Amino acid sequence: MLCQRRMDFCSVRENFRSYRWDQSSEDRDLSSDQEDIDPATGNVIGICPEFDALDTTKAINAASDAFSVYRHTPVRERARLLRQWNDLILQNLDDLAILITWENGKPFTEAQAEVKYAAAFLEWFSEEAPRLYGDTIPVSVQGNRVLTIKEPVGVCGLVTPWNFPAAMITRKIGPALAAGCTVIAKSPGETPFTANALMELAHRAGIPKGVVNTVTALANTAEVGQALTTHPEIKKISFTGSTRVGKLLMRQASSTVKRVSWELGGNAPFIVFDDIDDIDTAVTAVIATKFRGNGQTCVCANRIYIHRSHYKEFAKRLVERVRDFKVGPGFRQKVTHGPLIHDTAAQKVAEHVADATSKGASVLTGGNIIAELGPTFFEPTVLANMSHDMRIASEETFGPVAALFSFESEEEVINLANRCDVGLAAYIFSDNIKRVFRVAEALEVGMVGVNTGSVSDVSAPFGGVKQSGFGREGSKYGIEEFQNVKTITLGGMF
Ligand SMILES: NC(=O)c1ccc[n+]([C@@H]2O[C@H](COP(=O)([O-])OP(=O)(O)OC[C@H]3O[C@@H](n4cnc5c(N)ncnc54)[C@H](O)[C@@H]3O)[C@@H](O)[C@H]2O)c1
Ligand SMILES: O=CCCC(=O)O
Repeated sequence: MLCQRRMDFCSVRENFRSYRWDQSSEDRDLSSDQEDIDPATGNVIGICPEFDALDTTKAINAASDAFSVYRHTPVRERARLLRQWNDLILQNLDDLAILITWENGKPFTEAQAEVKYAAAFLEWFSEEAPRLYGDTIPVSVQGNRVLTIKEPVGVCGLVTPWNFPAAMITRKIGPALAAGCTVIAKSPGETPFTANALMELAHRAGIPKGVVNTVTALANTAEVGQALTTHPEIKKISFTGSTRVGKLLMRQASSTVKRVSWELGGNAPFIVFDDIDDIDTAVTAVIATKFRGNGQTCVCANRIYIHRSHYKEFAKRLVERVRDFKVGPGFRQKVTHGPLIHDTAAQKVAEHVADATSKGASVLTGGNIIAELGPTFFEPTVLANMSHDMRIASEETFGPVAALFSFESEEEVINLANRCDVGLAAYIFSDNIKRVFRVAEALEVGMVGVNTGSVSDVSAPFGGVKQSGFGREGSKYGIEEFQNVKTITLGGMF
C-alpha cells in the first residue's frame, strides 16, 4: 500500500527523494516545506518538500547525466520499463485514487477513472516506443541517398496542473521516456503527493536513477519555473496549465530557444442543432463534459448554445438532472461532485454568476457557494438567457456552471463559437452528416466531439489552437513532441 496513513507519505517522500538526485534530507532546510491541503476540509494532509532553484538545478544535472546513457537504451527496454510502471500503477489504483481525492477533491470513483486514464498513457507509449521509424526519401540530386532518424530532444522540463494530478504527468512522461528523453517534472503545488507516489512507482518499476525526476514547490513555483525554463541543459518544455502562465513560461523559454508544447486553457462551445431527435442524449453529453471534475477540466463546455426550437425543453431536462447531483466530500458515499480546488476558485465562479445575472441571465438552479459544506463547495448551476457581453462568454469559468445561450442559424452559432481567443475543444449535436462536417471544419478548435461529450482518449490527439496552445499529446503524434528529426544525406551513391 502506498498510503493509508499520513506516516506512509513520509516514507514515500524519503524514498523518492533519495533516488531522485541523491540529495539526503540532511542537506536541506525542512522548515520551509509546503503544506498539502485537503480542499474538502481545509485540513493539512501532509508536508511536502519545498524545492528551490538550486534543487532544480541538481535535478537537471541528474537528468542530464542520465540522458547520456538512457538515450541509448534499446527501444524494447524502454517499452518494458513503461509497461512495468503502468502495471504498478494499476496494482496500486485505489491508493493513488485516495491521494487524488484527498488532494484534488474529486469523488473517489472519478479519481479511480483518472488513475486508469493516467496508466493508459504509459501503456500506449510502451507500445509506440518500438516503432520510432525514420524515412528513406526519394531525392532530387542524382547519386544522393537521404534518410531520417528520430532522436530524443534531450532533457525535458514538464509542468502540469492540479486538475488531473496523475494523468497530465503520465501524458508527458510516457512519450518522453519512449522517445529516449529524461525529465524533470514540476508537480502542481496543490497535488504533490500524487506526483510523488507516481515517481515512487517509477522507481519500483526499475526506471533508472536520474531518468525521471520531480520537483515539488508551492511558494517557490516561480523560481523553480525560471530555473527550468532558462537552464541551457533543458532542451524542451512541455507545459499544461492556464494561458496566462503559458505566456510567461514561453517568454522565459525563448531565452535559450527551447522546443515547447503548450496545452492551455479552453472555453469550449457545445452546440445543439434543431435537427436532433434525441434531446436526452445531448443533455447527458452536456453533463459529461460540463460537470467532469466539477467543471475544472480544460475541455469542459463553457458556452452551451441550444437552437431556439429546443431551448426550453433542453433547459428543463438539464435542470432536472443537475438537481439530482449530490455535492460533498469526495470520499463520501454517493457524492457525485466534490469541492473546487480552493476558495478563490469558488469565488471566481460566484463572480461569473454574479456578472451574468447583473447583465440579464437567470439562475435556473444553483448559483451559490454551499456555506454549510465549506468555502470550496459550489452549487451545480444552470444559467439561462446568456449573452455575449457576459464574462463566461470569453473567460473559462472552471467551475460547475452550465451557461445556456440560444441561437437561430448555423452561420450565427459558428461565428459566436469562434468569437473567442482560445480554441481547445468544441462539441456539436446534429443528425445531419453534411452539417456535421461543415461545422466541425469551420470551428477554430483542436478537437471536435460530434454527438458525444467526451473527446478524451489515449489514442486520439489532444491539443488546441489559438491561445489554447500547440502541440499534441497522446496518440501517435504525442511522441513527436519529444523527438528531433535528423536528416542524413549520403553523396556519391552511384
Ligand atoms: N489544454 C490542456 O490539455 C489542459 C489540461 C489541463 C488543464 N489545462 C488548463 O490549466 C488551467 C488550470 O490549471 P492551473 O490553475 O493549475 O493552471 P496554472 O497555469 O496556474 O498552473 C499550471 C502549472 O504551472 C505552474 N506554474 C504557475 N506559475 C508558474 C511559474 N511562474 N513558473 C512555473 N510554473 C508555474 C503551477 O504550479 C502548475 O504546476 C486551466 O486554464 C485549464 O484549462 C489545460
Ligand atoms: O483538463 C484537461 C485534460 C482532461 C482530459 O485529458 O480529458
